[in-house]
Amino acid sequence: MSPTSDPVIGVLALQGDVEEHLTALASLGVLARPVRRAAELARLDGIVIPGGESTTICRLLDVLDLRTALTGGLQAGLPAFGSCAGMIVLARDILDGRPDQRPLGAIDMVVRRNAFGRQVDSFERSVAVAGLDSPMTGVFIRAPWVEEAGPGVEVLAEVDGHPVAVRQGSVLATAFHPEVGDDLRLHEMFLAMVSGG
Ligand SMILES: NC(=O)CC[C@H](N)C(=O)O
Repeated sequence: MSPTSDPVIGVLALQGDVEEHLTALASLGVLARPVRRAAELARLDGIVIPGGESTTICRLLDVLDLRTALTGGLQAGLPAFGSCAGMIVLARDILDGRPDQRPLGAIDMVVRRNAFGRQVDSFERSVAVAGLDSPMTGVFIRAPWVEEAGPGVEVLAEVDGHPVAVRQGSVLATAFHPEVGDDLRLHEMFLAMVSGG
């Protein structure tokens, strides 16, 4: 992205919280568009992988022939932001995933699906995120946590001792859903990363 051009952010639109991310980005004045085909990955400055169902998203990456182009983009340094299922899709490995579920390996981490347990399927928690000047409310819905993070992974937030927000280079992931509600500071953090921050 040249410093003078406005960033264009794609939202992977296979399943899940696509509209919420498009709305969040639009309300920050960013050009955001849904991505359903490999050709739509071209000329993006960043990609968001929404919350939803990671088994479905992983499967559709193959069905719709998006995996190669997306992996290539990520390896070439395309900034990415995954929330909840998106965090799982960005991981190197998945615990409690479907046996055939293949993530993208954009962050050197192992995530555990549905890690907080069935009794607490959904909850909200005040989360202190490194880089934000005050805690934000994290909405957790059948959320994963990071079970293992490699040396290059920066843990930005934890809940009950488990990492729930991480960054590796220009890839950001949260176990909760910053696209729900009107606190868009993590989207702003991602946009700063897209601009080279
Ligand atoms: N809210 C979510 O994105 C839930 C994630 C879901 N449990 C999965 O495994 O993909």
